[in-house]
Amino acid sequence: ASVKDQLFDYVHVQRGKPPHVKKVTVVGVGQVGMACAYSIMQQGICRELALVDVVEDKLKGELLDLQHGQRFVKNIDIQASTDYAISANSDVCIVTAGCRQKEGESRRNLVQRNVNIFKAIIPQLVKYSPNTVLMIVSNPVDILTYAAWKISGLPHERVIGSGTNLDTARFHFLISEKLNIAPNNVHGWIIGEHGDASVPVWSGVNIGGVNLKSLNPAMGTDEDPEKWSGVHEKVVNSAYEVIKKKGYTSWAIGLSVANMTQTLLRNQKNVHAISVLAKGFHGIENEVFLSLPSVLGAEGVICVIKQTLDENEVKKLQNCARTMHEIQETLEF
Ligand SMILES: NC(=O)c1ccc[n+]([C@@H]2O[C@H](COP(=O)([O-])OP(=O)(O)OC[C@H]3O[C@@H](n4cnc5c(N)ncnc54)[C@H](O)[C@@H]3O)[C@@H](O)[C@H]2O)c1
Ligand SMILES: O=C1N[C@](c2ccsc2)(c2cccc(Nc3ccc(F)cc3)n2)CC(O)=C1Sc1ccccc1Cl
Repeated sequence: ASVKDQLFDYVHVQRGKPPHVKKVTVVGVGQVGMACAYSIMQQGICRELALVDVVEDKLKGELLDLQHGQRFVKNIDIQASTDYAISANSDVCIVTAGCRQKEGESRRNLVQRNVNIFKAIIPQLVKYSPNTVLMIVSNPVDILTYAAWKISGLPHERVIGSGTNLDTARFHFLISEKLNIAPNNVHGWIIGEHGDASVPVWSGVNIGGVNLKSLNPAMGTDEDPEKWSGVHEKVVNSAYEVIKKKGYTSWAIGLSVANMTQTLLRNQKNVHAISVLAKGFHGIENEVFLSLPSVLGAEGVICVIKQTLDENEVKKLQNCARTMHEIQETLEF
């Protein structure tokens, strides 16, 4: 079989190229939503930007503050409303709305509260933009991406979650610091569940095509004298460190969402670590969303990269799938 056939599992073959004005909607103008909006505006990624939230004053304030900066960026038309009509004909709808975990609240309870919020948001987005790609950022992102897929009725290739895109970006940054090279020259993927239970694929980490595990076969194991597994531990710990020091995270997730949005709007076919329907990959049998390296285009997921994982990585990934399924089984949609 050709390299192309060995490399890709096609999810959806694109037909033609969608030509029209590029429009993005951001739902939730909190710390994350506004970091996404600002990054998208700064990078001239779309011609129209719509903001939606339930808190009118915040929405109006953020709109004015962005509009006042318009003369410094590429031409963009920004609108905001609590009425979803403002989001009509969006190519991408980014959902950062949600409620934060209350003191002592169980993750399951938080999930159900956010699923209830999604029951109000998702149908409105699809009503006004039936051809949109939904990008879910709200946490727990993998479960809420599944919820968005179920509630929206959209084909699964058009419902993605930011997944381990931020985890992978932090992973690249930390390795780049260790090796004193620029982060975008570090290649390697964190897959599976976003957050504490993510799965670093050490066998794939390479710089300039040199596979680091071939230089240090113990990499990622407890026997590794250089303790490379500490890099993944730091990916998780740095999230808690940021929260402890500033109370929320915004800039990195905003930049990572803008980067994915650009790939979608420009049909760039870049590979991103995003939360996709993982059923059928690596022995996963349930309908769960987990992050796998995926090729993105204007109509969502084009294909998933068929990584070769070692048995430990497959076991961790299947554990993520089991956790997702167990939580999903308890939810009311
Ligand atoms: N996936 C990731 O890597 C990642 C990283 C950081 C944060 N997050 C998640 O992003 C989410 C947002 O984080 P934040 O710090 O911006 O929170 P935030 O509380 O600052 O903002 C949430 C916003 O959602 C709005 N909202 C609530 N209910 C709504 C509804 N029904 N319709 C529309 N808007 C509604 C609120 O008014 C608020 O403006 C959280 O779930 C957080 O865990 C995910
Ligand atoms: O950088 C973050 N900040 C958050 C955050 C932002 C505002 S309040 C908390 C964070 C930080 C630390 C833990 C944590 N856990 C969590 C788990 C399930 C949820 F539904 C919500 C939050 N979330 C949200 C989040 O997903 C991230 S990335 C992240 C988190 C944990 C481990 C590794 C990574 Cl790469």
